[in-house]
Amino acid sequence: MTQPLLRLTDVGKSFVGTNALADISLEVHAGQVLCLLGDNGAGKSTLIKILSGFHAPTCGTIEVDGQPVVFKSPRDVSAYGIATVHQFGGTFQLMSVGRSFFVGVEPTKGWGPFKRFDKRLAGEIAVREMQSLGITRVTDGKRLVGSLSGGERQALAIARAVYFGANILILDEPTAALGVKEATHVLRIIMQARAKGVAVIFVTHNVLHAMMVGDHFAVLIHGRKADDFHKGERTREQITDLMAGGEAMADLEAELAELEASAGS
Ligand SMILES: Nc1ncnc2c1ncn2[C@@H]1O[C@H](COP(=O)(O)OP(=O)(O)OP(=O)(O)O)[C@@H](O)[C@H]1O
Repeated sequence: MTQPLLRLTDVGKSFVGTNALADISLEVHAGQVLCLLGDNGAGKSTLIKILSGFHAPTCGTIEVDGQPVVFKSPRDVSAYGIATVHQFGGTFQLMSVGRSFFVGVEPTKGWGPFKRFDKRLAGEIAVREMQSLGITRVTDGKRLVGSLSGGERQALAIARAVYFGANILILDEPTAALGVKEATHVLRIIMQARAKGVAVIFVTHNVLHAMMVGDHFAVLIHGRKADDFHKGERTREQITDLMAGGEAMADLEAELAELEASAGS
């Protein structure tokens, strides 16, 4: 097997009074999707914050491309080719697609005092990059971001991250707020990013979405890795049961069956 782009070894994070994460070891390879599954409070956000440079881990090591790294800030993280896209895409509703794509790194034309933002070029690049991820309905870079669908907004944010050099892409619940069609769109984009050789960490609590695109899966429970497996090694029911705490689901099913029986009698 090739060297992973990102490797975590025994990473942990404690806050005063809480052990948010403990003993997390994970590997993410180029051109693969690692799904990080977990229920509320499992530690997903804490792990994302560590990988985005917002939190320093309390223990453990992180390696990028085989080299141990210590992230000092979110800017530091992007220098290592890691980008995080949050649920609502981190885009700006009132900006055009082109402007939003290049915010902070605008392409300019002219020279010296005559230098100005090249709107046309920005729009063209943004549209082209979104199209390369399969978003063909956005053809005008002047369109306002606020007029895009949720899935298209995610596509814009993902296209932007990949264009600016991310080869490790962390997607924080990208399908959570979307309808079925939009979520399918985003899942397709994840596959496109994967095909471009990007290592994707897909953070979700949606088992079905994870199973549709994942190569490798890790389930977090109470800050620990409860299971770690490859595509095809678990059924959807097994994963859902694990995430919910198997016994709790069995108890609930028995309770519902009892309720149904008493309602019928
Ligand atoms: N800054 C903090 N200070 C203290 N405790 C924290 C802090 N951040 C997170 N925690 C605790 O760490 C645990 C894991 O939280 P985290 O937000 O990482 O979970 P999560 O899996 O992202 O949940 P959700 O899906 O609900 O966002 C929780 O018990 C939470 O209360």
